[in-house]
Amino acid sequence: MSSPVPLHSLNPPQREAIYYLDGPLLVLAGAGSGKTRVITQKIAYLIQECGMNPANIAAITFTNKAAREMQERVGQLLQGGSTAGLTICTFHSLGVRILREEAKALGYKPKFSIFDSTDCYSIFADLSASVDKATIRSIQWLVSGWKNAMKSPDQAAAEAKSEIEVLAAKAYRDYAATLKAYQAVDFDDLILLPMQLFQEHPKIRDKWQNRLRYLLVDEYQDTNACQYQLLKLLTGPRAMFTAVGDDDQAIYGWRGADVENLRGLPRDYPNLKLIMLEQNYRSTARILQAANNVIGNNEKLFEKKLWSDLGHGEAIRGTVCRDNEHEAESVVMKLLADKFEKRSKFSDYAILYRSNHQARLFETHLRNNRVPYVMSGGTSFFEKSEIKDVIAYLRLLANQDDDPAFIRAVTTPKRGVGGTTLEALGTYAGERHISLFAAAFEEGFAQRVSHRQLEPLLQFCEFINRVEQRALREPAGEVLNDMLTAIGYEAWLYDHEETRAADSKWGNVREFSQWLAGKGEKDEKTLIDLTQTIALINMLDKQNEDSEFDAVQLSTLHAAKGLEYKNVFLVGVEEGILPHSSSVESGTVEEERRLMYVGITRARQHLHLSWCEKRKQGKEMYPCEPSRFIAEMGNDLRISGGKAAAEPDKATSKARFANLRNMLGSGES
Ligand SMILES: Nc1ncnc2c1ncn2[C@@H]1O[C@H](COP(=O)(O)OP(=O)(O)OP(=O)(O)O)[C@@H](O)[C@H]1O
Ligand SMILES: [Mg+2]
Repeated sequence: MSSPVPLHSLNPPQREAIYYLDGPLLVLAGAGSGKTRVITQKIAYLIQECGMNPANIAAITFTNKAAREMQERVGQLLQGGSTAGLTICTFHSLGVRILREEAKALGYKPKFSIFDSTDCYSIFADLSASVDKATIRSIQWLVSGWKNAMKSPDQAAAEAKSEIEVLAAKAYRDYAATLKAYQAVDFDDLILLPMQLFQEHPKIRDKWQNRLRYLLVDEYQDTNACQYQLLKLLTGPRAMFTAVGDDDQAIYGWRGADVENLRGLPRDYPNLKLIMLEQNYRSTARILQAANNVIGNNEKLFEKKLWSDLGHGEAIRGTVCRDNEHEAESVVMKLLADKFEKRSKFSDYAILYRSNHQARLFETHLRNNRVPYVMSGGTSFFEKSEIKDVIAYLRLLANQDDDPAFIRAVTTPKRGVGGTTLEALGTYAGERHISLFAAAFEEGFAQRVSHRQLEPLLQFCEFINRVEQRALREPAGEVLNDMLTAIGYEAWLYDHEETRAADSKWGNVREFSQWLAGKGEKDEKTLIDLTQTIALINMLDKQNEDSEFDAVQLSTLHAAKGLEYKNVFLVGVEEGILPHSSSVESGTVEEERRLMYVGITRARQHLHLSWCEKRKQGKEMYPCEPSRFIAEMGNDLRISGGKAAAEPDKATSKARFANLRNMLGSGES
């Protein structure tokens, strides 16, 4: 064994995982046991001690944020040593890289567009004109599921049984053709296409296998079937990889992730080495015990132990709130009092919730109390209409075949190109199987419209061509600002919106362009290069990237995966929310329990839960019950507040809440 990397303390199984290079390795361990640390240190070990070229190593993380953090950590470990060429990114970013380089083999341009789910929804809506919105969403969902399960339109059609499946299978084929015509891919394609590429082009596969000679995968439990195939094809017969994961934290089943991939590994790789880690370095014993108690109610895939020697720690607190307004107020007050008392930083606190819509009240109270916060996993900055307007221009600069971007850009702001002209253009382009942009320049189209109609259209296209030429060479920020001035976007906003709304929208556009300018400078990227990067930010960690100032973190439980905070407020711990009502109906409460486990194990020192007696939804107030998971945490919970403390709800099932009542009796009310 070679000498340890000069790294911080590591326990023996962690070390073993880092030094093991004889074949495929799976590290299976509970939350906070240092799985991610193993990956980071193994990268440093491979570069520093084994002399591997960083360009031959790829680490795959679950979010862009995690990738950035890992990149920084590796940089620190190598103390200035070079990491040039090292790949640390998400599966989707890796997919973009592969596709960009190999686009030709798939019949794509390297500057293909990446459509988000709203763009894709519009395609499905066009394809299924007489169908209601809910059905269109179901179709979109089914098609995405087929893609993740690697089913072709033909297979989907052959297997479709219900009416909606038949409808979706039909839409799937046209949808795929439409995307191709736009030179666009959706998020699922970012995995599916590279996978197919490697299956169909052994030479290209060999090239990538030789390039990425060692692979490390974090959060392995949440890979889907297609990602698993891609991984298999990338690592090839040498199977040099380290995957780390925790079956108890599998929380993306609803999106097609499959814990079976954990079970599949030993089957597909008979020489797979398995290492378990048992010491948790994150949380106090109390927090860990509560987490273990909860997850103990799930059926086990693998038997795991997890302990902590960080001391017993502070009591876990629970607050029963009158309603959701009171909950937000009480959490923010408690947070401020605690911060004041302990002189901690805002960034020591996280408020975690099951669903995005829960965030709004907390935002309001944080804002009213001038508490800085950042939000992740929420409605994205990048999904705001004004940002999507600007992004449409960027997409069009990068890929002139992107018809949806063309239509949005040419009509926002309006520039004299009317609906009739666009319709004629669409018809002509459809007949000729070319993009709208290309059609505009064709003689055949010119003959179908008047000069008055053609002129503004050509001016627009030539404008895009001119900006594109600049965008290929000049700094991103300058080109973007000049373009915004040229299209008169600010004035258009103020013409179309009330002043306050326009102020806010223009503020967002400026923030976006400054961020892009900074990113262009830092990464030495042109506006065109940045366009695909922006599409990816849309995915999971939708928050503004450069928000590393001292702020409270607001996050969904899903987006908090892998992260840790000194103090965690887990809010809305109610039946119907966590577990979510849909999962209770569909019998997938185990996944919700894992989500609860993820939530509890984000806390290092202090965990605070809250739930409401009533909750306002729309104009109505509804009664609420505490989540079953609270009772499952065990007796070590100090609960305060609420009428429920004195007289538990009669409707509450006796067995389920017997435990809870005990606690309420002993709690301080
Ligand atoms: N051997 C060790 N000694 C001291 N601290 C450690 C050790 N291993 C890990 N840690 C610390 O414990 C915390 C949890 O580690 P890490 O995030 O790698 O765990 P994880 O298993 O990836 O957790 P999760 O399942 O939540 O992703 C981190 O703060 C990490 O720096
Ligand atoms: Mg981790």
